[in-house]
This record gives sequence, structure tokens and C-alpha cells, in this order.
Amino acid sequence: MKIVIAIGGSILLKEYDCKKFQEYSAILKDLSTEHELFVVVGGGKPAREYINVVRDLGAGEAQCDDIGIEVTRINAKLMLSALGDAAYQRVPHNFQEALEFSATGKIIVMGGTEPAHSTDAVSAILAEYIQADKLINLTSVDGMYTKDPNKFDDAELVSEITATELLNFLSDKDVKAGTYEFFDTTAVQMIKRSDLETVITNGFKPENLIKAVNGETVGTKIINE
Ligand SMILES: Nc1ncnc2c1ncn2[C@@H]1O[C@H](COP(=O)(O)OP(=O)(O)O)[C@@H](O)[C@H]1O
Ligand SMILES: O=c1ccn([C@@H]2O[C@H](COP(=O)(O)OP(=O)(O)O)[C@@H](O)[C@H]2O)c(=O)[nH]1
Repeated sequence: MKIVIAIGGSILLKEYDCKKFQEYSAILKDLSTEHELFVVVGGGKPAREYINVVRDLGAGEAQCDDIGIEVTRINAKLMLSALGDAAYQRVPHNFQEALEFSATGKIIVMGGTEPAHSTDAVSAILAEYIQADKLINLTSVDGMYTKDPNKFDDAELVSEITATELLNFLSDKDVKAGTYEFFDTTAVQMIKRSDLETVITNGFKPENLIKAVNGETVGTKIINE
């Protein structure tokens, strides 16, 4: 299968250390013996910190996004270091480059592309572009909840949701640099128009990636109506 895997920066950079990069690189190398893998990594805490600094300097939102993108690309480079020879050792700037680099047969790792969306959107556009069979989004909670589970004790995990329902759910969310929290609407629009098989699951348990690849129920599945 051709699989796009989005790994949230909140997972990789929760602690400023190499552990999650190492855990994921072992799993990705293993999966790559059977599947064609494209990995998109997020910015995490360092991206938000840098964005706050540049915003305080008076930068507009698109420039703040641009700083966020640079950080995601640094994180992509860290993942390339972890993967070594199993990955193509350049971070694509865009989707065409990602496709070109994939001709090497190696794992492709990228970060952000342009302002006004998050790496969730990058992963969904990439999945469209390369005609992936599956999109797996690894985030810091078990999946999509009825409300923010870190703020509300009564939040309930949603096992299945249609792309249209998810779009409605996200319609009133903030879209400032560094605050595309949880999932962004551009990503869902791509998922909707391409009927992309998508799973959102907890990336703090890297074994969830293997389960999601194997079609086991983990987290939230975005389904077509
Ligand atoms: N309805 C929701 N379901 C799940 N998570 C939510 C929801 N609303 C807000 N969140 C928050 O979104 C966070 C995940 O977004 P983010 O930190 O940007 O992750 P990532 O690094 O994976 O992109 C969760 O930690 C959670 O607090
Ligand atoms: O294609 C992209 C990817 C990222 N970003 C910016 O970089 C930040 C960090 O990326 P992301 O939110 O995806 O990281 P994560 O949520 O995984 O930490 C975002 O909030 C945006 O401000 C962007 O503008 N375009």
C-alpha cells in the first residue's frame, strides 16, 4: 500500500530528545519493507515558541506560518537522521518533489509547504497527490473527541465521523499560525473530495501506527457518507 503518515509535532517534540524519533524510525523501516511510505512531521512546541517570538516582533500571520514551516522542516531533518539510509535524505519543498524523490523507493519525509494551513493539510494534499491508499494521522490524544479532552472531563471519543460532520465541527475553530489545533479544514476538504481512507489515532503509542496500517480499529475513522 501507499501510505501517508502524519506525525504531530506534539508527539515528536514533547520532550526535546531523540526517543520518539528512534521509536518511529524502527517502525517505519519495518513497514517500508512492505509499503511505500510518505511521512509528514509537524512543528510541535518549538514551532509555537518561534511563532510567538516572531509575532511579538510584529510579523503578520503568514510570516508567522512561514517560521512554523521552517521548524517543521527541521523536524523532518531530524526524522531523516533517525531513518538514515532507509529514507531519501532531502526534505521535499512541495508535492511534486515528494513524488519525484519517491522514485528512489525510499521513505520520503517532509514538513510544511506554504502558509495558511497545518501539516495535517499537507499530509492530506500529499495523499491526494500521490494517490495514497491510506492516511494515518498520529496525534497527542486517542482520536477525535466530542470536545477537547484536555479541557473537558466529559469529552467522548468519536469512533467514526463523516468528513462533512468533521467540517461542521471545525468551522468555528481558530486559524492563526500555530493554532491549527487538532485538525484543519483544508485537510478535511481533501479527505472529502478524494474519499481518502483516514484514521486519527494516538501517536504516543507508536504501535497504533502498525494497527492502523493493518486496518485494526484504533482511534477515529473518517468515513464517507
Ligand atoms: N475535539 C477534539 N478532539 C481531540 N483533540 C482536540 C479536540 N479539540 C481540541 N483538541 C486538542 O488538540 C490537540 C491536538 O492538536 P495538536 O497539539 O496541534 O496536535 P498535533 O501535534 O498532533 O498536530 C489535543 O492535545 C487536544 O487537546
Ligand atoms: O504547510 C504548512 C505547515 C505548517 N505551517 C505552520 O507551522 C505551524 C506548525 O505546524 P503544525 O501545526 O502542523 O504542527 P503540529 O500541530 O504538528 O505541532 C502551523 O501551526 C502553521 O503556523 C504552515 O503555515 N504551513
